[in-house]
Amino acid sequence: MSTERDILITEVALRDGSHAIAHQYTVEQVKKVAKALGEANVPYIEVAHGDGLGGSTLQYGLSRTNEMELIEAAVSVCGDSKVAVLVLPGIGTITDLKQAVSIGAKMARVATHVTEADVSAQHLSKAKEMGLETVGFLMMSHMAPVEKLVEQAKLMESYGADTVYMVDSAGALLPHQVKERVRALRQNLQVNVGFHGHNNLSLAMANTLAAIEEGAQRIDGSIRCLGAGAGNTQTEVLIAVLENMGIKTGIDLYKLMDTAEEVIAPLLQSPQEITRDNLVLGYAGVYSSFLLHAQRASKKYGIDSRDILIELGRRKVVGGQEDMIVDVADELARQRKAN
Ligand SMILES: CC[C@H](O)CC(=O)C(=O)O
Ligand SMILES: [Mn+2]
Repeated sequence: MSTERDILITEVALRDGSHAIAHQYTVEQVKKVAKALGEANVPYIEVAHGDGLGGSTLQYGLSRTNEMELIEAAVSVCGDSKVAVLVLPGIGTITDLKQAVSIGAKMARVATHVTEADVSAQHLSKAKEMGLETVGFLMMSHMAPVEKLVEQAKLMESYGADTVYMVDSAGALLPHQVKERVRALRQNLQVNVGFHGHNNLSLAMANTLAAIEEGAQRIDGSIRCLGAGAGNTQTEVLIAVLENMGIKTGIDLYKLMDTAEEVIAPLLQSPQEITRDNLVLGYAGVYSSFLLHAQRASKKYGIDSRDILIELGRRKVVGGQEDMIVDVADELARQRKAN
């Protein structure tokens, strides 16, 4: 099959999907998935704790297996595919990044809240110095007006990002909003533009196509929707849609479909679908990775998880404020008692 690629796909199930399985990946699972993705000719495979390098903490959730072992395992079997790592300044350090590079990571994706690109300067410039491909990853993009997004993307470009991603972390954006944002990024940046969506409002595919129509060259997907919340744009479905549109990804569709069915589906405790809580993530504009934390707090405090998520959305809580989830549940429980 043709290895020409009009769009470069990054498969994120081994990083974003880690949120959905409470960071319980084993070396054997990662090897199986990465080998199959390599055989399907997926160009980039992201591997790390769900919250990026160094994310294994009480705040974000402890990993079952050290992520460096998972990265090494993926590199050892993924053939020509490149392993990418995500790193959030303030959680993952340059030392973590160096270690990931020493075991074979080839791309660094440096993620910040959409208004905080300035904290990515060191990580991006160091990654560039280390010879990595670099991505600036602007999370929770629905929370900033277009002009702010462009300003922050330009900062990441100036720090050395080869690509800047517009990230719909909450799965809250509508197709016309994605179009507006990607168009503005394409008009104002010299570097590539990428899009990472979540499917909480069933719009990940429509949003991805809107991004591509406006010129996004890099797209994230999660196979069988194995990502936080309702997952991301479903990779194997996206490849089929793009083939029908005449857009080449260089990925073997049959092999990817088989991987989804035979390797990924057995990993899931329940299918990745739009449950009521996932829907509320998109509806209220809440970080998809908050889902399991809110569900745990719901059990502990006896508060409907939807009420917790709606309140988090109202307070505009962002990544790194996971401790607020328990605070909100506790407050709602006290209010209920008092009434
Ligand atoms: C905590 C990092 C986050 O999961 C990154 C990401 O995939 C997103 O913001 O959607
Ligand atoms: Mn994500």
